[in-house]
Amino acid sequence: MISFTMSSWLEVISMKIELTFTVITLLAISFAVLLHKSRKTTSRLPPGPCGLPLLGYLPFLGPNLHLEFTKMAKRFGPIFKLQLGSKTYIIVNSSDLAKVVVNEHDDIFANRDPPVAALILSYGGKDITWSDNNPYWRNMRKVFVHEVLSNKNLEASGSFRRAGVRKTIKHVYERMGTEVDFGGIAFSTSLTVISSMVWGKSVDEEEESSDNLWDGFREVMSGVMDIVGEANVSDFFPVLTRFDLQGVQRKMKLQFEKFDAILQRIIDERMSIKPQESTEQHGRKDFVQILLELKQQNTESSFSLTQIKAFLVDFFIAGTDTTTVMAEWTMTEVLKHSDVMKKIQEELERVVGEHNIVEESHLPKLCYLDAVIKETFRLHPALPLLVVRSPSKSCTVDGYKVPKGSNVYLNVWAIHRDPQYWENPLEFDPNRFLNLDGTTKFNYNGLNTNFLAFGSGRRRCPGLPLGEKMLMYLLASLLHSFNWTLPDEKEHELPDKFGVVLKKGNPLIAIPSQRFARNNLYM
Ligand code: HEM
Repeated sequence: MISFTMSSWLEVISMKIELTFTVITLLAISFAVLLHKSRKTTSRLPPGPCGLPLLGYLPFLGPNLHLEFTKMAKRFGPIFKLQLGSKTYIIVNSSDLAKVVVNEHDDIFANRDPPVAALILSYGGKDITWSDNNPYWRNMRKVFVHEVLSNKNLEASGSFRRAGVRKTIKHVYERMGTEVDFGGIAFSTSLTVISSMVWGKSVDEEEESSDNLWDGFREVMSGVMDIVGEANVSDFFPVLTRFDLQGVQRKMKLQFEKFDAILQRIIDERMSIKPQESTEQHGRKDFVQILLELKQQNTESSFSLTQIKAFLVDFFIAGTDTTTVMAEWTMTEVLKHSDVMKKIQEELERVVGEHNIVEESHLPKLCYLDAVIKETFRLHPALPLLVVRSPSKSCTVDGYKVPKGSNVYLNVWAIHRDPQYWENPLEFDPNRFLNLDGTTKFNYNGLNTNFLAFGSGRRRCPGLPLGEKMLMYLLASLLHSFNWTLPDEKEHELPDKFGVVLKKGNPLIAIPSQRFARNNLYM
């Protein structure tokens, strides 16, 4: 009995030892696997091309970054790394990985790394576009979305958009049969609409009525966009910023001073009017007034004067050029495909009729036009790499380390042309955005990362409701009122020019002609 007990004990002890050994072995293996995995995920940077010491890949990069990056994605895969000067760039080229960045790790990838020129223009990054993901930025965005561009305000400012678009129709009517610069028309309309929404008067009214402060407002606007789009060596080697080797900062400061003087003038004028008078005059509060009221409140969300100006810079810069290029690209595709123009005009006749003018209330029924605009966004996204993001801490994407403070681009150009998500991706086919019942597929909210026209996540474009409305209203009105032809077959070529926004390489010149006999539709 004793011997049985002894042997049982020995057995138990040896089993225990075996078990402990097995557990230790298993733990050691799991630890080794984890260590290997964690090493693999936290220290391995994405693949990418080699470059020169100090300069990295900078000397080999051409000007059309969206095309260069798309070509490199074919070689290095859906995520790759570039060393440009002293900065590390990570380029994300697939919808699946974009989802990881803007859904899974949206909070981490929500900082910015502003170019030097943009910092000058935004009062040192005090605007929405270039602020980091912090309480200051969250407050600005909240005010933008819930106060300035609230549904109520958007509806109430419809009369300004109507006045701006009608003015354009009259302007084009007077130029029928001649060659017109379509982008120029779209830019003037957006600027008129935005300026009247911002402070109750359009730029044209100001130009007609006041001193030379307004002269050149348009030039300042397009000047600053060109400067922000210029490659600046200081952006790749921040230590060189103070030498301003290419004079980019000097040029920007000159334009900025003019811009600032105009904004200060707008604010001074508004402060001299009693708020009630202004509301009575326009039937609603304009944006400057809303911001000034916030300035006077002593709350968490009250605004400083600089903040108001930075806010207005965003409104003008982010709102006009994007709408202009998209109107121009859409019209270019429509002119290239005569069957598409015919279908849009048939829809307009059905929804609007021959004896009416287009109103914003018609827009939700113009599904085919909506599909045409979406297809244009797919092939010619206004911001083909969105706006650069910078992770607030190191993070893992697809098993690779994306270092804290690096510059991350989402290559929307490549995603929108990826055959994995889009059948015959290079073909212009608006029908891909139509359901069988004629309604449109996809929206602009960026939840489906196959289509990122306005970005996605917490940095998504906050001007989306206004941009979408302005673009569709302008195009519907111009296509309802006029037939358009090209003076030159060369216009069918579609080269693009990379910059802050993706412009047409050559401006679209087109000839309008009258569609309806009743002249009062053009007044
Ligand atoms: C067709 C018109 C427009 C297009 C295509 C467009 C597109 C975009 C895109 C792609 C972004 C970057 C999103 C990202 O980084 O994920 C953006 C940001 C922004 N847009 Fe727009 N936009 C348009 C109109 C407007 C308008 C009308 C306004 C203002 C009135 C506006 C204000 C802004 C601002 C302030 C940001 C920066 C947001 C942030 O960083 O938090 N946009 N836009």
